[in-house]
Amino acid sequence: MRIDIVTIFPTFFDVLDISLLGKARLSGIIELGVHDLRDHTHDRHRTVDDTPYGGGAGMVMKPEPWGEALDHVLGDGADDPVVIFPSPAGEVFTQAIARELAQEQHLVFGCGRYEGIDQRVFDDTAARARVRLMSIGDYVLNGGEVATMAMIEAVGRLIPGVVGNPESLVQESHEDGLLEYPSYTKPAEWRGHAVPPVLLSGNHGAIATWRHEQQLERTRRVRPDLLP
Ligand SMILES: COC(=O)c1ccnc(N)c1
Repeated sequence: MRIDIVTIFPTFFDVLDISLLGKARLSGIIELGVHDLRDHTHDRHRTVDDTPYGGGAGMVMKPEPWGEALDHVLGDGADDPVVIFPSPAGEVFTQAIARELAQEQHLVFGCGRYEGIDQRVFDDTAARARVRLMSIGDYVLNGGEVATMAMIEAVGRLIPGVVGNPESLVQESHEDGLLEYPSYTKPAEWRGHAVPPVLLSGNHGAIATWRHEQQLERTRRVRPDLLP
């Protein structure tokens, strides 16, 4: 998979050189390009924003630099890219969407700042690529970079070969529509807290039953909205 990111803070993504995603890049599973939007400006101040038509507070990101940057990143569009713009006005990003995006050949993330990006950038891009505005939850951030990082991690870890043991991806929160069960490791007793005896029983059927019951109880208590 190829991932491109357009941002005014390219160094924000230096952290993608480490950990699992860093290894995935070294092994060629993931190819990453980070592009500075200001490289697609042509004035002395490298201007990327301006005042909003119709008035109002704040500044809006200008269409020209975005158009040029996305022209560069999308190329001829042969690999059918999906262009994701993180936005509080977007569809809510979920594990199901992460799984969907992990199947794609080419993802492009356009990180907006200020009061957002001129709407014509979305409209112009939608004429030549699949565009999705994506929210990571019902709250506002200062820019799309943090959301992009979260989505890249959620998607990247699902790409075959990125996570060492694919089994570890199966029993996780939201994978089966439920929250994950509580986990324990040694010691069997710690500060007066014992590990649930069933987990020490060696009875795999009873353990599986207990874990599913724990998932249901936790989901009912914390996220009843996830239950059918
Ligand atoms: C500027 O971007 C945001 O504020 C944003 C992006 C994605 N999800 C959100 N909940 C907020």
